[in-house]
Amino acid sequence: MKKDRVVIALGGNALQADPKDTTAEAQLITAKQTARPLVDLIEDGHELIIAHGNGPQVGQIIATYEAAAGVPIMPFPECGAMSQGYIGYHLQQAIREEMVYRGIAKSIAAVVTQVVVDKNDPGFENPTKPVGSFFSAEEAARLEKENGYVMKEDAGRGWRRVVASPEPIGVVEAPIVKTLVDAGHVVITVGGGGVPVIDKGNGILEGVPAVIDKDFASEKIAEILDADYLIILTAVEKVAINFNKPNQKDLDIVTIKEIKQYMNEGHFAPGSMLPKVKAAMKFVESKPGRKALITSLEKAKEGIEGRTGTVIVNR
Ligand SMILES: Nc1ncnc2c1ncn2[C@@H]1O[C@H](COP(=O)(O)OP(=O)(O)O)[C@@H](O)[C@H]1O
Ligand SMILES: NC(=O)OP(=O)(O)O
Repeated sequence: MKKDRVVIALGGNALQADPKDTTAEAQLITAKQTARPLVDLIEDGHELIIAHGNGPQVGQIIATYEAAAGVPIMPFPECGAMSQGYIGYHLQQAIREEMVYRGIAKSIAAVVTQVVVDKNDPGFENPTKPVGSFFSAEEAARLEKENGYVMKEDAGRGWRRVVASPEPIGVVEAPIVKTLVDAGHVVITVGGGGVPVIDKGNGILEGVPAVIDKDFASEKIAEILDADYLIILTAVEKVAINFNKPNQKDLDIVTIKEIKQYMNEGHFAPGSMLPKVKAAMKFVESKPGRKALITSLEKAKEGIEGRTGTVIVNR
């Protein structure tokens, strides 16, 4: 069996399986369940690079600082770095534990990763990335008025704060990640899409207030590392057209041409499914032979075995 280099992107919402239970304990349980299909891949000899989202978590960190009296506000990039540490720690612990159970002698580490963005990216002018909890329309209106937030409805699940989400251009720590992967270690990187930084022109980096989409950052690191397979794990088993409507149709295997048409018809919600579809398409189109799969955390094993999920093929 061919041993693939696989980049797995875990959804920030999917890691908080129950939106009403945003505790660390609940997330660690989900991380431990998620670890099993990931370690199956490691056991089968594949090289694994794990990326993850941070939408709910970074929103939670920011909200905590905003609510705390007498504590200075923590800037956005620092909150992003905190979310990388928090989620990376859970994944390190969960995956290591599963490897210990199975007698796999591999090391795993989360690399605090900075991702370069363009300071003139139009994303800074038009916030699209949902972060934090879900609110009712009335609560959203109050938060817009009192906190100056921009709030948007998120894929039929409620209202969320949205922030700037520029496109990733480069991954600063990519050479270190490559060295670790080449040496046989399991690496967690571009957490929360990476901490967004701009290059001030002389190689000096500066954090900027934004949240990069982890699907785009995962695609970027997958290309840099010359991965074979991009797997995006989220809360739904399959990508659908007419999502949440009586005529919803789940997609199994779709060609680039078909999915482009569905995308142009507006079937994929911006800020949720659209970036996943775009990232999968970009990766598959970037080099012949590359594969992409979108499925749920729970169905990861079946999806990887080709028994479920939405597979995007370059035909
Ligand atoms: N066309 C679609 N097909 C399937 N799910 C969709 C579609 N459009 C929007 N969604 C929503 O997108 C969600 C995944 O996006 P999101 O929650 O942002 O992902 P993540 O798990 O990366 O945090 C799904 O759980 C679903 O509610
Ligand atoms: N940063 C990011 O894309 O997070 P989610 O996966 O939570 O949307």
